[in-house]
Amino acid sequence: MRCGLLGEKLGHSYSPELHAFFGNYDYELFEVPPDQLGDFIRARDFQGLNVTIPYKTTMLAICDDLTEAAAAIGSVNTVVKQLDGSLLGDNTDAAGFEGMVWKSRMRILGRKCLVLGSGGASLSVQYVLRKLGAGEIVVISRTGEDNYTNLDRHRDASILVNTTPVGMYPNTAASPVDLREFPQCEGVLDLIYNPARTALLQQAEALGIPCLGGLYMLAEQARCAAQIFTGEVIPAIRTKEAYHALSRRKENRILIGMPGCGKSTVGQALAQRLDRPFVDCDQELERILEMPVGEYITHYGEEAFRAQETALLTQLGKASGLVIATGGGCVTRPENYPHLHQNGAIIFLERELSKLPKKGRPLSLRGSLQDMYTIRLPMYRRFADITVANDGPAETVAQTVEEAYEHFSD
Ligand SMILES: Nc1ncnc2c1ncn2[C@@H]1O[C@H](COP(=O)(O)OP(=O)(O)O)[C@@H](O)[C@H]1O
Ligand SMILES: O=C(O)C1=C[C@@H](OP(=O)(O)O)[C@@H](O)[C@H](O)C1
Ligand SMILES: [Mg+2]
Repeated sequence: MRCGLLGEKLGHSYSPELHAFFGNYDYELFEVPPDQLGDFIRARDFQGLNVTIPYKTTMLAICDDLTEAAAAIGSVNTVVKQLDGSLLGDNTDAAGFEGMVWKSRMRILGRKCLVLGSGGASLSVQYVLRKLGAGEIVVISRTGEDNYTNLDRHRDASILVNTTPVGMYPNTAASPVDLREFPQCEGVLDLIYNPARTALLQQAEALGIPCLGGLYMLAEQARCAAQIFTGEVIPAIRTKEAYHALSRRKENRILIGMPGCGKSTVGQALAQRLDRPFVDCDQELERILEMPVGEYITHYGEEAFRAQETALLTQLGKASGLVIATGGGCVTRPENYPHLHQNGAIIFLERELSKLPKKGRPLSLRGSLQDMYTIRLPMYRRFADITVANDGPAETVAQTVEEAYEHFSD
């Protein structure tokens, strides 16, 4: 059986991995420009399709038949070729979003909900919010009556749902709104799944507002589509399993800690254990700067080095599935945190100060390590999700890191 994802640009898609988890069929990426969509559909060289930007409403008109849900929502994200070759358009985004709401445990009943964006995904979200009894649903779009210049009309919103691509990889610094404008906000749902924690979600976290990213919705809509493709029941627990497996696979493991505490050594062992790429920030910087980092700091000063380090972390933090050993001082710049946190679990590696080598580390040689530790400890703790002692063989410590991560990841 030949299935796949139809869209205009698909580079970032996690769908092939998800469908491999749910079913035993080929799942390809069909990147089709608008002027070739007609030919692609006429050729009918597929059994099942998922549909993404910008074709969710286009397919509504193209399909020969529509399910009740697809017709009511006005958006098609799943298509099956029927026995006579005709196309049946369905919608599993709504089921996906509903699953995401249950997972988030947010209460929709009677709440004023702000939906950012007015595309195909927004239609599915609105449908579900109506179904769950939202008090009021306001759609914010760039050109509509309610737009980003008059958001102050909706300061009383309780739930915010982002259906726009603002904040999506690779432009991860962007956020569609400033949550401080919504003092009554009690929940933020972002349909974006790459990065796992968008700038919007990170602001929600910082303000103590419950929030959830789009990976769970992606997994649930994929399970529902896989049921339609295969005609078999796939239990809902499989969504949870796929979500956990994929978020663990994608999440970077990022080591922080005092200079010489073993980040590079344990990081390498961890990467080997997880069979994933390892990136050592200091080594990357040495490649970029064309000299040892110690030499760079001695020549150009710590500030210049920190700027180079932040520039690297801005890029590196966007990646997925890596083990990253940072330089010991990256925590001294608070702006490095969102870069590391967006896609990563941050592990603070602790090692007895007397065991830390100082050679080639000008900042360690400058004063006492105890003084540095006193200043930095609160910074390491602020960044850290997990703390692990580096007090055994590197392979054993790497195992302990991964065990701690198992408890930490949800
Ligand atoms: N668990 C460990 N067992 C033995 N030696 C270690 C261990 N962790 C680190 N080391 C040693 O400590 C030194 C500093 O480690 P390194 O990984 O370079 O630290 P960092 O990257 O944090 O600066 C290296 O010589 C390394 O071999
Ligand atoms: O702690 C620090 O300020 C530094 C630590 C070093 O990395 P390691 O932690 O790998 O030694 C390196 O980035 C640079 O010398 C600055
Ligand atoms: Mg190192």
